[in-house]
Amino acid sequence: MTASQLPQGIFLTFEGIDGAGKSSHIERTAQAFRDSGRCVTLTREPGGTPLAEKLRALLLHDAMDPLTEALVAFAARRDHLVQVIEPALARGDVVISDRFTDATFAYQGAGRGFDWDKLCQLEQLVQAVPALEGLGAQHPEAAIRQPDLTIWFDLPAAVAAERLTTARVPDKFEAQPGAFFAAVAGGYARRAEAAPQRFARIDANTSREAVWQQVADVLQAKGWLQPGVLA
Ligand SMILES: Nc1ncnc2c1ncn2[C@@H]1O[C@H](COP(=O)(O)OP(=O)(O)OP(=O)(O)O)[C@@H](O)[C@H]1O
Ligand SMILES: Cc1cn([C@H]2C[C@H](O)[C@@H](COP(=O)(O)O)O2)c(=O)[nH]c1=O
Repeated sequence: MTASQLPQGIFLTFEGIDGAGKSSHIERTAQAFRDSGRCVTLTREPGGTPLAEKLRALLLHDAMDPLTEALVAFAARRDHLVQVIEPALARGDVVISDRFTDATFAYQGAGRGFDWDKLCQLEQLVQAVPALEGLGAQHPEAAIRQPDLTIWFDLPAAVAAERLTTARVPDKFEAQPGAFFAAVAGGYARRAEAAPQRFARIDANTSREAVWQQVADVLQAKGWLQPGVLA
């Protein structure tokens, strides 16, 4: 297959506070794309490369100040972009990432209170990639790599906390109080408001099947998947 015959890559991210219920829907989305004949790169942040997974362990378990947290998250992201996301998009894969930059704005920005504008600067620096060079002059929004679509699982912090009590031993973030997650949820809402064309809000405070129906509707409305593979 020549480069011009390759399908266009799709970059899809899932976001939400801890316990919002993303996991099973990410797997189901990946399977639906595979069933439609697409190659899928399924990945996560922080993580997705050996180096970024080491940084993930530090971010999730070691105490550090908010700037350090932001830098660690963006360092992991840069490696992930260069090593995994950009090559997969260039191959025409559907890249599905469990979290991306919106999480840094939500957790380090809204949750920890780190300066939003400085996060914007780091985003511009880290997500500039050769494949998009030159596009920014006419379309500033196209100057950096951003997801084509972000599926945001919106769930009240109290409901997420209830779901997580029986789920697992908490990491550094999961151990935070409800007020932290209420702030994080506000951070996601702020990001969604700033980029409504990129975000699809899912009401996650309902049954798994009703949540899946919303996800399926979004993917179908994009024209990426047909009802047959979304059942
Ligand atoms: N719609 C739902 N109703 C009730 N419980 C749910 C629902 N969806 C998921 N759960 C349960 O809530 C818990 C958290 O779900 P899950 O691990 O999928 O969330 P997550 O968004 O992937 O969280 P994290 O980002 O922290 O990994 C799990 O125990 C899961 O079984
Ligand atoms: C990308 C990113 C993530 N986080 C936080 C959010 C979660 O609490 C953990 C990741 O755990 P999950 O089980 O994979 O959801 O890390 C963050 O604080 N900053 C980030 O940029």
